[in-house]
Amino acid sequence: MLTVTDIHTFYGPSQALFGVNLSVKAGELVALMGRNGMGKTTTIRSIFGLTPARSGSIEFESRDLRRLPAYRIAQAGLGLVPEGRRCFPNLSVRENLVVTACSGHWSLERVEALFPRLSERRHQMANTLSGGEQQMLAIGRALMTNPRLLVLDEATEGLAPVIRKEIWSAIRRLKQEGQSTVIVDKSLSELLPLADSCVILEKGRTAWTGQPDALDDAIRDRYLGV
Ligand SMILES: Nc1ncnc2c1ncn2[C@@H]1O[C@H](COP(=O)(O)OP(=O)(O)OP(=O)(O)O)[C@@H](O)[C@H]1O
Repeated sequence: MLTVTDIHTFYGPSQALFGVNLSVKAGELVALMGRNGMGKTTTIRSIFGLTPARSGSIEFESRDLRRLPAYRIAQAGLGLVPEGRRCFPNLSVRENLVVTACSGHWSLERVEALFPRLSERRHQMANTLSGGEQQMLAIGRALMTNPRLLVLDEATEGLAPVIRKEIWSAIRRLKQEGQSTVIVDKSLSELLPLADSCVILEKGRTAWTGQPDALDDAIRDRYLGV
């Protein structure tokens, strides 16, 4: 479904990616891992055309994403929940959900059933939600675009345990429903049981790719420092 091959990405003169490879098959959940600053967010920004890769290739369902501007990449069927959740603060919960919606499996009813808190707060302004509720809203809004590939960057970072639990249980539901997903997240105990494959970045390169059960202590020590 998605094949990223040997991408190199720069912020102005400073190079952040030096050869990232990553692939996602339909229905898979891929864990994108690595210590802080190793290039996970930059990889995601490259895929979405926000910081375009300078070389390499990014193919999504046989289309070359590197040739498309960012807004066309979203239209091509990719949905992003960026780091630091970005909702429209002065729109209500329901307005946030419908404003960028596309028809498909994920309707308002289905998203509100996945996150009952959003249903309870449907008329509340997004900026009055708690951080965790805003994160749910960001995920719900991305789902409402009915992406064939959903990408979550640190969706549970800094949230209360009860909210994290709700978000992980929603992610489990998405996986059961066959949603293809790429996840960056530090809680490996939640992420690894759900992952079909793991991609570990080190210093802007793909350093290791494999199934979660092959991720032994030596690899964890070396690349993840846990
Ligand atoms: N806007 C920017 N301008 C210049 N350099 C940047 C910018 N954003 C990130 N970088 C650099 O690119 C490299 C990769 O950063 P990136 O944010 O992709 O890592 P990450 O693995 O997502 O880390 P984290 O887990 O801390 O979010 C780092 O060296 C970082 O300092």
